[in-house]
Amino acid sequence: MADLIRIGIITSSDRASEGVYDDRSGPAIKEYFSERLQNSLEWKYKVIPDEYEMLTKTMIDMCDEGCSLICTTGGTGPAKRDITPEATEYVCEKMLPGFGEVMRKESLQYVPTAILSRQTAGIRDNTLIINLPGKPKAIAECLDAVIDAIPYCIDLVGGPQLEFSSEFDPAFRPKK
Ligand SMILES: Nc1ncnc2c1ncn2[C@@H]1O[C@H](COP(=O)(O)OP(=O)(O)OP(=O)(O)O)[C@@H](O)[C@H]1O
Ligand SMILES: Nc1nc2c(c(=O)[nH]1)N[C@H]1C(S)=C(S)[C@@H](COP(=O)(O)O)O[C@H]1N2
Repeated sequence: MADLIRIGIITSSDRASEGVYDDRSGPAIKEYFSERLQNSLEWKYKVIPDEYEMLTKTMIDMCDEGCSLICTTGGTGPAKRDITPEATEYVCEKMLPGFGEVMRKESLQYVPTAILSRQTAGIRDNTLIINLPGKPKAIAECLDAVIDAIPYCIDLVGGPQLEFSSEFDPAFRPKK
């Protein structure tokens, strides 16, 4: 039977957290993985303002609660309050800069402003943390660029096996 996977979603947005607009990016992350994974999924979801302490605490709590993957959305740009990459670097023991590089490169197909995102990824204990930009449409654009590396990365840090439905099975795992 497929492993249970816990996935954390953190929306970092002053306006979404104040209710100025509804968060559509967090639900887009949930939809993306729900469509593709056959595992039973358990979700942790928080919408918080762009506050460094809240971000680091929320990431650490979700790791401690057993999330194998945490996706953040928002706060990756150059604006004064954008601090998600810094918070990610603070909580991670190892950074995986290739995730940000590839997501930015692929995102240039969609928007000429892709390089404004400082999005990155890293590992804390056996959790993979990935930053995504704030715009709802950026979620699938960015995840499509790195999805093939996610299951093997989680394997390598001792996490559970992600099982993809046959429709979406390009997810790469080297032969043992
Ligand atoms: N989580 C979200 N849900 C829905 N729409 C969003 C979200 N994040 C961003 N957007 C949309 O994208 C636009 C540009 O995003 P921007 O990066 O400026 O927002 P943000 O940094 O999340 O917001 P804030 O400045 O309040 O923290 C927003 O004005 C909004 O229309
Ligand atoms: N795939 C994708 N990447 C994207 C975008 C997008 O619409 N699609 N928006 C860009 C823009 S306009 C900005 S300012 C940065 C940072 O966004 P954030 O601060 O909301 O994280 O992400 C960039 N990366």
